[in-house]
Amino acid sequence: MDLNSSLDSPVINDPVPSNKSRLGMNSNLRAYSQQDSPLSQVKYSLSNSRKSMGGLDDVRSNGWLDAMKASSPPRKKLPKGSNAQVASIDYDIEDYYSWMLQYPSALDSFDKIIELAEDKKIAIFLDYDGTLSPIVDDPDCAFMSESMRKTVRSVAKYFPTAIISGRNRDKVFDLVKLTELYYAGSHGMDIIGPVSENLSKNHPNSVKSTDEQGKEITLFQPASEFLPMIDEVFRTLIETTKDIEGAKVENHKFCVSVHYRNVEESNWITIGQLVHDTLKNYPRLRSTHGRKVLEVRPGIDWNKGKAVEFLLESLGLTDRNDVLPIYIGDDKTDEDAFKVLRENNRGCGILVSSVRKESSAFYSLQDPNEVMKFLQLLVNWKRQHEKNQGKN
Ligand SMILES: O=P(O)(O)OC[C@H]1O[C@H](O[C@H]2O[C@H](CO)[C@@H](O)[C@H](O)[C@H]2O)[C@H](O)[C@@H](O)[C@@H]1O
Repeated sequence: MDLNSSLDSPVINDPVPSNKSRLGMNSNLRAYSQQDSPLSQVKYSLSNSRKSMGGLDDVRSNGWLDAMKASSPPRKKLPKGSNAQVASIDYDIEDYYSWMLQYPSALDSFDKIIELAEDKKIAIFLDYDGTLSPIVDDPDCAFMSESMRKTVRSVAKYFPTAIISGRNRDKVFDLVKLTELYYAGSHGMDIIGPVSENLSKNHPNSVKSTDEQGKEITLFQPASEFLPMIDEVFRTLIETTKDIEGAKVENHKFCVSVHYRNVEESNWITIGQLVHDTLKNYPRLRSTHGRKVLEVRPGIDWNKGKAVEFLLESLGLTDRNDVLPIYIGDDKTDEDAFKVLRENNRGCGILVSSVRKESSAFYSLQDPNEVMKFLQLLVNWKRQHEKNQGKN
């Protein structure tokens, strides 16, 4: 959700005229220079930020605070035997089931999904946090289980598979540890995908390279010129939030995450205001909401939906009606990918949620456990399908 503009539109158009980036690539982004650096002007501290806020009214009146409160339901363990790992404290089962009429379970609807996939090539796109790993208090401890890893490995054996995460690409690779996948970090602003000749025509900033295994890959970083700016914002926010107990700032290379999951609720408004005030000095950046996290990112027209399109193109799977892309994600930022797949019924979006949420996805799954079950069904179906084809 874009906090600076419409709540539903996370994309803002960069008002800055066209230019060439530092890498000599075409870009709609003005090259960032240290002269632009507002760091010297940003001398925040918790106390002067409070003073300058005129009573923290910005964040309250522009809807940030409400959005921060709504960004992730409180968690509690469900009784033993329940399928869901986490749920809202106000878990209203009736309300949840009525919501599921609109977003049916992808497990219950598996046969329907497979019908759609008949004679089509499936491509799988997976978010990481809250989809492959459960949401936990410490982002450094968001590990995926061995059984999930094994499942994702089998998925990648049968279908082209990519992880698209808000995290830094290297961090998400360290957590997933599977070389058979493609990875997009920083909400799709840092992609490693397959090599494709057509890509360089449509995306001049894609670069051919080799990975650590010596495999040829395409590297695409549409916001590379923002690196110094993002690093500066990271350092600023580390400094300004240092006195807020529980606040955590992560550098995800092309974006910065400011976590408030472990911060007293009375201090959320201060966190929101500090991010808001920092952004005032960086008009070319924007912010989005995740689950108890505020994210600062380049204000370019690029998101997880565009990353899906880019990867489909690099896989040679674009503009074809014999392809079924499936995207599974739990967060607001995954909505961009759901929207892309919903357009002209191009594919199938599956929202991971155990509470009512408005979404552009078609189906739902409650939690990472159900995600794993769904992926296993898909693998088993494919194995069986191949066996049957071998017999004929
Ligand atoms: O796109 P994703 O892969 O879903 O990444 C989105 C954010 O995920 C992480 O934060 C979230 O998960 C944490 C661990 O469970 C949790 O503590 C936090 O409250 C969640 O917001 C990651 O740390 C963020 O930087 C990502 O942007």
